[in-house]
Amino acid sequence: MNRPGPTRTPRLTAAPPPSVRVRAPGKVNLSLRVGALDVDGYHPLVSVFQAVALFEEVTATQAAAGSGVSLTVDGPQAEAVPLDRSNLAWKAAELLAAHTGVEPDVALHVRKGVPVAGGMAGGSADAAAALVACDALWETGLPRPSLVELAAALGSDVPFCLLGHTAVGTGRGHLLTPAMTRGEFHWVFGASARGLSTPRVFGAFDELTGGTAPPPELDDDTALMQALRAGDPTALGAALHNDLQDAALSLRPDLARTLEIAQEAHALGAIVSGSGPTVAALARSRQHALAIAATWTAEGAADSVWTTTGPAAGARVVAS
Ligand SMILES: C[C@](O)(CO)[C@H](O)COP(=O)(O)OP(=O)(O)OC[C@H]1O[C@@H](n2ccc(N)nc2=O)[C@H](O)[C@@H]1O
Ligand SMILES: Nc1ncnc2c1ncn2[C@@H]1O[C@H](COP(=O)(O)OP(=O)(O)OP(=O)(O)O)[C@@H](O)[C@H]1O
Repeated sequence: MNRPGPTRTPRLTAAPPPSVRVRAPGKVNLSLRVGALDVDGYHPLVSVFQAVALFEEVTATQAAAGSGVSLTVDGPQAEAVPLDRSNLAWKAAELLAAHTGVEPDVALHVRKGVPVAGGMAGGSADAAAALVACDALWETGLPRPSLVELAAALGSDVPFCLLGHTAVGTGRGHLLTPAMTRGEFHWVFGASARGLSTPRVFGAFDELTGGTAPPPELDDDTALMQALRAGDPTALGAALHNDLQDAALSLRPDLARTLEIAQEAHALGAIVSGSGPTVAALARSRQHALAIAATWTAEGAADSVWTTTGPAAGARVVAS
């Protein structure tokens, strides 16, 4: 006998609010050449940036009218990241809204994947990702050059986090020309629990150079550009350069040992990444990168180690 089954009342579920998730990469400066402090408070740079496959993820979800911006953060070192409007992702959402006349009603969620305050542009990647995410969410249709201009207003490294891959930066580091590269490079990063302030490192650079650093020249990176075009990691390792390294070492002398250990582990090259304190080592292969990471860990030379590859793509939508 067929009994009637339980009757089902259709459940009325509200559609989830629109949401866009964007991923943006951290960076290493393969070369960073710094001139003397300019009247605008910035140093002229010539830098060859490479984006690496350590990503920040920003999810922008439409919030109720009038609720403004809100922010949550998770992932490694999330507790070191500000949760107020000083956060670069928050600033990016507000700047885009002000520029396009949209109400900035958005819930931002940041998932950290790049060491914080480590000279790898983690905060800048959040800004780039938030710009792209809110632009897509709000359907502002902003032309790319305007997005790049907003990125530069948020920070010197933000335009590169939008672009990704490998590029030469001039000006404050914000004027970019894509560079030709071949193949994939294996990186290992040794990060510190204690970050370094970027302005402090530039200040130490001014003290060390007495404010007389010559204007930076891309001509000094001919061997590096050739190594990138050839996809030659050995030549690239030999050509890595960072004018801020001595300044970072003056504030964090312990980094000298981290660099030395990488060399002892036969890294193809090792430098302080950007303003530090993260140390970047170029390896021959993934196995070699893991071996350098293991040596750093065994010697207590880094608080965390991250192996990855470069180049990586710039900020892009991964889900909506
Ligand atoms: C060290 C690098 O990461 C190398 O790519 C960047 O130059 C730093 O880029 P960023 O963190 O985006 O820096 P910004 O937010 O633009 O600037 C922070 C501070 O760093 C100093 N700064 C930054 C860039 C530059 N070309 N010259 C500077 O002197 C200034 O004191 C500035 O007030
Ligand atoms: N979204 C963010 N993520 C991390 N830090 C942020 C963010 N927004 C603001 N900050 C502040 O910026 C400081 C620098 O953070 P970030 O991780 O970008 O440093 P960085 O990698 O040294 O930057 P860069 O390489 O661009 O100089 C942090 O100490 C933090 O107080």
